[in-house]
Amino acid sequence: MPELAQHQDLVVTRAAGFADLAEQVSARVVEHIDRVLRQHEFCTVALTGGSTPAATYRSLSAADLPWDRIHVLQTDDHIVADSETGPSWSVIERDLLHRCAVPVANRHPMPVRTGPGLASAVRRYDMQIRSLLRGQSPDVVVLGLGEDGHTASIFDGDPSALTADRVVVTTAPYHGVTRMTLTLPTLARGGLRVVLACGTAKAAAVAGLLGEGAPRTSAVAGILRGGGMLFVDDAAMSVADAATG
Ligand SMILES: O=C1O[C@H](COP(=O)(O)O)[C@@H](O)[C@H](O)[C@H]1O
Repeated sequence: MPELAQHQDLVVTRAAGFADLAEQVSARVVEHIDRVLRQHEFCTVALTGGSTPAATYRSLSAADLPWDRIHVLQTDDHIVADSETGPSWSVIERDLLHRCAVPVANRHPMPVRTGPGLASAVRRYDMQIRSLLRGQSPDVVVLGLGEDGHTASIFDGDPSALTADRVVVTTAPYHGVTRMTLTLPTLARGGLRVVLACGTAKAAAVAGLLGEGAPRTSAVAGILRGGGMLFVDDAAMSVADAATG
């Protein structure tokens, strides 16, 4: 059974392991999508890449949802060579889109291919997503947590994603790779905001987020503030547990 706790202004849900956590996250996302679709024509879902959410996406793909009323976009991705697919979009395709019936027109991969057209492609994409969201934020935002505490592609010391003037931007290179990301204000106003952290590699970042260790990036704290949900497994809580005895 998951353990639920209110920590300051975010909700922490804890499970013993990865698979259990994926089921919990998926159930929460489905519940929220159902609620949105009872009131609106369609629901917008922004998904991250990385290894952590893959099981959640597989579980989500088995849900009995009206997929033609769901739009899938990305929280962030890497800029790649001209012929490649962004690694984060590949995860979303492999673990969700190849397993359920989201129409092609409802799939919104970031235009991450490098080249002279990149800047104008990002501006066009920004306008498309802005129009899709009708000036709002995604109904559902699913994020991971980097070992250094970053979320989406919002990194300490890089102000690119802090602007309120854009929905999507490219970032400064991070470990040599330029990223594309939804901006912090866009993510922070999402309907259901979920951050997943599994494994001991994330334990220091989780402790920092929960205020039990050195402060880490404020982006994830800002996104979760006011009722966002942090889903963790026991391993990711090991440093926070040790700090609180
Ligand atoms: O660099 C990134 O990593 C995080 C975490 O990835 P994971 O493989 O450990 O789950 C990811 O959420 C983020 O989008 C990406 O920028």
